[in-house]
Amino acid sequence: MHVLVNAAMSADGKLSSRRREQLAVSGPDDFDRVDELRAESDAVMVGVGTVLADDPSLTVKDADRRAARVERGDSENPARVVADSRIRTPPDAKVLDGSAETYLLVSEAAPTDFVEEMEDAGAYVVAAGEDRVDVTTALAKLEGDGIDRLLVEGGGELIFSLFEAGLVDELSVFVGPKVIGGRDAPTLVDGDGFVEEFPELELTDVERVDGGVLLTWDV
Ligand SMILES: NC(=O)C1=CN([C@@H]2O[C@H](COP(=O)(O)OP(=O)(O)OC[C@H]3O[C@@H](n4cnc5c(N)ncnc54)[C@H](O)[C@@H]3O)[C@@H](O)[C@H]2O)C=CC1
Ligand SMILES: Nc1nc(O)c(N)c(N[C@@H]2O[C@H](COP(=O)(O)O)[C@@H](O)[C@H]2O)n1
Repeated sequence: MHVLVNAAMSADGKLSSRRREQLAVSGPDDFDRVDELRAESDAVMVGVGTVLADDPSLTVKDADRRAARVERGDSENPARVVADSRIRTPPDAKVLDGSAETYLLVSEAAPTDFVEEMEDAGAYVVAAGEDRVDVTTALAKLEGDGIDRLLVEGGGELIFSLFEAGLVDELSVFVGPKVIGGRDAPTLVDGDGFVEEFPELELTDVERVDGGVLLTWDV
């Protein structure tokens, strides 16, 4: 499986403000680039923190791109994947609206009645890990279902776990022309952070986009 992490951060490295509300860091060209990335992916993944903050749909917005997917034998939209250890995804979340397959990655600690509720809402529930989603096992299960190209959009907690598990192959970051600030605002990579064995990146591309810069790295 190829795992690409893509996100947009302010010039000072924040994904959003301390209010953790959805905030457009990208401009139209970057959002269009992300739409193309989604169209090229088998699945798009976020953490439940992002579902609760943004209520994203994670679908391909451009009709021609959806049509091109169908023409090559894929579903209109990539599958959606939410890491949600104890199931905090609301049943009326857009990721459960039926416009794409949705995987909910949960832990063994997820309450059984919530699991049933999510399955009734049409989600495939995949359990991996005791208290928290074990991303290595969960992604291996997704790969077994034919998901070879995974796009991860955030947020910072999930991105840290994927780096910690050594699962990230590529990182693309749009650095937007904004300063957000705030010690409690989410950054690109949060979690506990690294104190040694920092993941090493190799810069593969730099491009000016929307008054900011798009950086692409191999891990
Ligand atoms: N600017 C951008 O490109 C993006 C911004 N965001 C912003 O990021 C913020 C949300 O980010 P976070 O709070 O970091 O939440 P997150 O989206 O990373 O979700 C973290 C949650 O996922 C669950 N989880 C289950 N298994 C996990 C595992 N193994 N590792 C990590 N988490 C696991 C936990 O409940 C955890 O609290 C929001 O403010 C949202 O607007 C989110 C995505 C992209
Ligand atoms: N690339 C990018 N730039 C930003 O400025 C953003 N705020 C995000 N957020 C991500 O996009 C999701 C919204 O998706 P839908 O439009 O609802 O399909 C959001 O949840 C973040 O993952 N991304």
